[in-house]
Formats: sequence, structure tokens, C-alpha cells
Amino acid sequence: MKIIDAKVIVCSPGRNFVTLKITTDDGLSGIGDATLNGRELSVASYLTDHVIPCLIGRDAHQVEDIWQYLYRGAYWRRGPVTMTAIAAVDTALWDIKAKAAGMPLYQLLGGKSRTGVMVYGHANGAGIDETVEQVLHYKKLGYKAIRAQSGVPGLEKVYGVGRGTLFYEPADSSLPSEHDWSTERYLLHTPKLFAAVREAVGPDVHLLHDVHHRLTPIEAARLGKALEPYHLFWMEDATPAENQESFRLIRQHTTTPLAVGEIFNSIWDCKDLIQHQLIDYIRTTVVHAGGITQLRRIADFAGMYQVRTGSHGATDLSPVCMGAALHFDLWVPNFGIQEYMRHTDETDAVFPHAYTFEDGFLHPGDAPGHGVDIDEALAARYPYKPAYLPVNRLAHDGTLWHW
Ligand SMILES: O=C(O)C(=O)C[C@H](O)[C@H](O)CO
Ligand SMILES: [Mg+2]
Repeated sequence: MKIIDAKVIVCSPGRNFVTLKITTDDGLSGIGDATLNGRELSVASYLTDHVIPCLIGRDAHQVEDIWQYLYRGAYWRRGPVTMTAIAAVDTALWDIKAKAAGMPLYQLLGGKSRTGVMVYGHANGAGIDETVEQVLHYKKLGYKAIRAQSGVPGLEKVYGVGRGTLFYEPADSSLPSEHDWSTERYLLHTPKLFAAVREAVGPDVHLLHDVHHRLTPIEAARLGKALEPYHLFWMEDATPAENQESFRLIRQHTTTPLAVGEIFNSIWDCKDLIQHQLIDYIRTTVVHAGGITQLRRIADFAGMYQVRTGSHGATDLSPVCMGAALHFDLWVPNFGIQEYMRHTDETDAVFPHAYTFEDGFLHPGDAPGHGVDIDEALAARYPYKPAYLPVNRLAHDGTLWHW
């Protein structure tokens, strides 16, 4: 089964997406997500200029060999652009392999390990009352797990608080917009938020929170401790993770479970965190961590240390990534949870998909492959629009901080 064509489709149905489509000589085609928020065209170029020429004529069934060929063959290893490009190829090839077998992808991975994929939704509000209201709204929609983010008094724009109720889109400007930040205000506010949310929602709903890399390890330890009475499912990205060792300090002070990894692109980024049991959930995704082939390796390694998966699933990960992720989630033995930020109707129309939401769970469906397609004619009606993620500055003196 030879690869005869591969092309990159860039479109912007509400937000930018990059999709790779691979076609074989026996008429099968598969697609992979290649979206890297705010840096989309770098991956498109990496694929078009450097990867696609090397794919033509290869056997589409050799998923592992092609992965190694692209990873080792580039000489320059890892990095978000490279690994997103490799992920797109890998996802498209798994899609083709499953279609050739006439099976949904989860069957090829080892079959179902559960009846559905528990997801968490995003509730956010300008203040505590509005956030509580949103959490209750998500509960009513059937969600078993809800992430809560709220504006902080005295700060104008805070991570996680966007427009609308079901959709959140941080890449909101043609040049990076500027947010302001005060750790002290945030640390005073957030325990009050979770006291109110837990009180309103009761003991059974899982609650999650994303710190978005904004605290130092000792500050994160203080927050984790303060949140213990509200028994969070996880506290995410408590501090930047370039130095994996820094999580040891947080761990020594709090029993609040820790989740990390949405910006990781290889198993090496999480090796120490997993091996030393410094985290509880690993958030690497299909699209940014080298596809199903490497994600499977990360999950198996994590399983040895009782670390479970909790893949990133924000709106900048296309429905193609979501479809592939759900097959992975249905199979992976050490599954924890899947993030689910709904896409807009425009996005869903461009990417028709087999997955469905019911009562807090997503189901990948039983269509052969990963079950997500792209309507190329419709995609062509939404040309690329430059859009950046914001930056963050300390409110008191304008120092550039982590966003
Ligand atoms: O979904 C999350 O947990 C995020 O942190 C979302 C990120 O800000 C977003 O995906 C950046 O592209
Ligand atoms: Mg996050």
C-alpha cells in the first residue's frame, strides 16, 4: 500500500487548523492534525517542504518505521514543530491502517478497556458567583468532571476567562494581546473560589483547575495545600516544567494531585516526572507529542508508576486530534480523563466526525479509522488568519511572566 500523495490543508473555520491528508495507491486516505497554536505555518512548511517529499512511495502500513525515519532521520530531534509534524503523519497512517482493516482504530490498539471516555468541561466566569453558575450549568449538561477558572479581583484579563459559555478561545488577536498578573491576588482568591464551587456542586463532581504555569514551586505548594479541603481531581501546570525536578518541592507539601504535560512533545520531557512519581496525570496529546505511536509509549511507561493519562483537548486541537485521542483513551489501560473543549459549529461542519457526547462521556464511534474527515471544499472557504496567544505581565511592574 504505497503513499502516492500527501498534502497540507490550512483552514480557519472559527480558528486556525492545519491538517495533513495522505492518500495511498489503493484509494485509501487518512488525515492527521498538525495544528500548533500561533505557530501553524511553521508546521505546514515543515511538512510540505521537508516531510512530504520523503513520504511519497513509502509503504503506508509501516507506521513504526516511518515514525523512526522522520524522528531519527531529521538528525535534529524533538521540538514542538517537528513532533507535531511527525504526529500528523502518524495519525494519518493509523487512520489508513484502521480503514484498511475495516476497524475502528481502538480495535487495532487492543480493543476497549472501558465503556466510554470520561471528559471534563470548562466552566469559567468573571468572578466567583458567575463561575459557580457555570459549574452548575456543566453539571446539568451531564459532565462528571468540571474545570473551574475565574477572574481575579483587581486583574483585568486572566487565563481561562473568555467570551461565551461553552467556547473558550485564547488565540484572540492578530498580535499577542497583553494580560496582567498578580500571584498574591490569585493565591488569595482561588481557595475562596473552590470553597464556593465545592459547596454548590456537592461531593461527587470531579473538580479541576489550571494554574497555567504561573506559580513558583513554593507558591504552588501553598495553593495545593489550601485546596486540599475541596479535594480536586487535579491541579494542572502548577509551575513551568522545563526543570522536572522542581515538582519534587510541590509534592513534598501537598496531597492535591498534579497534572502536567500539554506542552510536552516527547517522552523525555516527562521521564523524570513519571519515574519519580512527581505527578499523577500526564497530559501529553496525540498532536503535540508525536502521535499515537509515541503516546502509547509514554502511557505504558507512566502505567508502571501509577501515573494516568489526562490528554489536552483544548479548541486548538482539531476534531482530528480529538477523534484519534478518543480511540486511544478507550483502549489505554491507565486512562484518567480527557479534556473536552467544544468546537464551534463552523469547525464541526468542516470536520465531520463519528464521536458523540453523552452524559459526561465521549464515544469515538465505530467508523473504520479514527472516524474524523475533512470537507475540503468547505475548508477552502475559511482561509488562514494570523492569531496569537496572549502574553502575561506582572501587574506591579510590567515584567514579562508566564502565560
Ligand atoms: O486546555 C488547557 O488546559 C490549556 O491550558 C489550553 C491552552 O492554553 C491552549 O491549548 C494553548 O494553545
Ligand atoms: Mg492547560
